[in-house]
Amino acid sequence: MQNPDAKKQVAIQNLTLTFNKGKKNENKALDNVSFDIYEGETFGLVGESGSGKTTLGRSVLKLYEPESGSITFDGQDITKMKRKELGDFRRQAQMIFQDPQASLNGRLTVSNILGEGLDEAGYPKDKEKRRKKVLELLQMVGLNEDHASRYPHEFSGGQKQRIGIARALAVKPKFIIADEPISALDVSVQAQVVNLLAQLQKDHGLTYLFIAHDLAMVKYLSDRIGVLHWGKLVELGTAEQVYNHALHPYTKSLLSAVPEPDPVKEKAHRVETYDPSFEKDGQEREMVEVEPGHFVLATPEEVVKYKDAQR
Ligand SMILES: Nc1ncnc2c1ncn2[C@@H]1O[C@H](COP(=O)(O)OP(=O)(O)OP(=O)(O)O)[C@@H](O)[C@H]1O
Repeated sequence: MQNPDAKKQVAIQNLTLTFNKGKKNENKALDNVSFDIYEGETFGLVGESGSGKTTLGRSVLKLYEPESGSITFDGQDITKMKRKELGDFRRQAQMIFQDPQASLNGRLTVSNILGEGLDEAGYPKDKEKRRKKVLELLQMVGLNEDHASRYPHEFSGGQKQRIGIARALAVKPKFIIADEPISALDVSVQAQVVNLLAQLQKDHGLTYLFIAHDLAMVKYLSDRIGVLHWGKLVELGTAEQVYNHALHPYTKSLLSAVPEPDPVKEKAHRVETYDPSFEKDGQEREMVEVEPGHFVLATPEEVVKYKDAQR
């Protein structure tokens, strides 16, 4: 759980990013998004497909340049980092992907995949030391020495994801962005990977930005949750506040959406249940703290309504 004295590790302020700016297919993927992530916490970021979650994750890793706004990591503005600082930052911040098959180099053995991470971390070349370190990494993710000489295609989906996690850990990061790390896995395996991530966080004091399209997926791991809708952060609070006392109509629609394996049907269901009129009245909305730590994107009138509803 989040330590009340924890310091801010990532601070995102007024982040805006538009793809294809000035062109016909201009797309504001992130619109004035602000939130902080504290050291040692898990921040769950949820929203439907296309809401901007991956764009935000990639921006935090400086894989995209924001149009405006700032992102700091341990107090340093990542947009202003020079080559050396950027190298250090890239080691401290790692990503785990949705599709472990695609993110692992299929031509390398597990040992060599982890070796790449050790190279990035500047780990000594000594063969015996490396063998031991690879074994340690495998054990950290519930695998063993027998797995070291095998290739990614020889593993199940859950095991591949464990290798992806070990690859990220090889670099000794402080902060991990997990972009839908369990969405592609069988339901029976999802809980195992979530438990592994929780254990690793406990053992190594990691900070997570955990991205998912479904609130249920982030519920168990997250200290706080942010909800993205069409590039805007519409609600932010503790997992308890967002899950049990959702205020914004979009969050409520996410909570009521019936899990549906077919993404087209899933989308149709959500469009039906969510009334987007709040965005069509042309009124300005801003993030307002309705109760301590619980923010919602709202007009002053809506804030009064939300406060009344809580009484
Ligand atoms: N490189 C890109 N060029 C142009 N548009 C992009 C690019 N990447 C994403 N987009 C658009 O930006 C919006 C946000 O996409 P993003 O991938 O961040 O959403 P997401 O919430 O992660 O969705 P998903 O769950 O499907 O990954 C979408 O409308 C998407 O089509």
